[in-house]
Amino acid sequence: MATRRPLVAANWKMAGSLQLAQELIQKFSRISGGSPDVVLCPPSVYLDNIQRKLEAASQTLSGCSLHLGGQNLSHQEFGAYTGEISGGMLKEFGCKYVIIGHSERRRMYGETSDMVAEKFAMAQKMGLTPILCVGESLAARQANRTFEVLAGELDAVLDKVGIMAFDNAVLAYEPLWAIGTGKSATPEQAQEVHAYLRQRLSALSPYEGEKIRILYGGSVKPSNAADLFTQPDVDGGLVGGASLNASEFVTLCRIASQAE
Ligand SMILES: O=C[C@H](O)COP(=O)(O)O
Repeated sequence: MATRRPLVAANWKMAGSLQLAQELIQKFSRISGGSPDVVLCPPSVYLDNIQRKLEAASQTLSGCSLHLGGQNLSHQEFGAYTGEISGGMLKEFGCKYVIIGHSERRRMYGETSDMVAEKFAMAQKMGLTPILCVGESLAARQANRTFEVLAGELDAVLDKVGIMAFDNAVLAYEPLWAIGTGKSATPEQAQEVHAYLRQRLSALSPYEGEKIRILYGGSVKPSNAADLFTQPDVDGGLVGGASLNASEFVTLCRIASQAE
């Protein structure tokens, strides 16, 4: 995995609980022998409470690199946008990362690639590290359009912010057909796409291409994580369902750490 430090992000989506946060913190407190970078992305209403829990446990968590992330942010800085949450607010409540362009946002909430690019720029302006999600549908894969779709989603952001902005970003490959289906991409399929994404960035800047962490997301679980995380261009995971089980998620983090 070159010299990139693995990262495992938990996307709770509209699930999870404060009880789950407490269980996770307790389990991470017992970890010894190194951990990957871990990012918890709970629903935003939980951020304040979880930030306090993390602060209270900071001494016992000293062996872990545990961070908070948002699941989404507004492309605007502030103002009359009912229901939206700004990057500044996420930052104020302890977030270091924010997920951008998740397929559920693109598909169910009409987020276009242009809007995703604006959100990416806004996240960085607010001091957050974007975790930019890209992924193809099953129809696109079956029509041999996987790379075309991924290039379109990636280039929309590159065109707005430029390659140097990827110095402070994480990329996540999430094939839509693998999300929440229990059917993960094979390690070979994931590696093929990750290598493609890295090459596309490397063509603009070899340094940024080599440096950026590319996560795989889509039905990651303890039984398939080792095979996925040991692929040369897979630098960890963006985990949905399995992040809602504290034991499974901590196991995934341990596997990522061993894959380094
Ligand atoms: O953000 C996470 C992904 O959508 C993957 O979700 P999943 O692990 O439940 O398939």
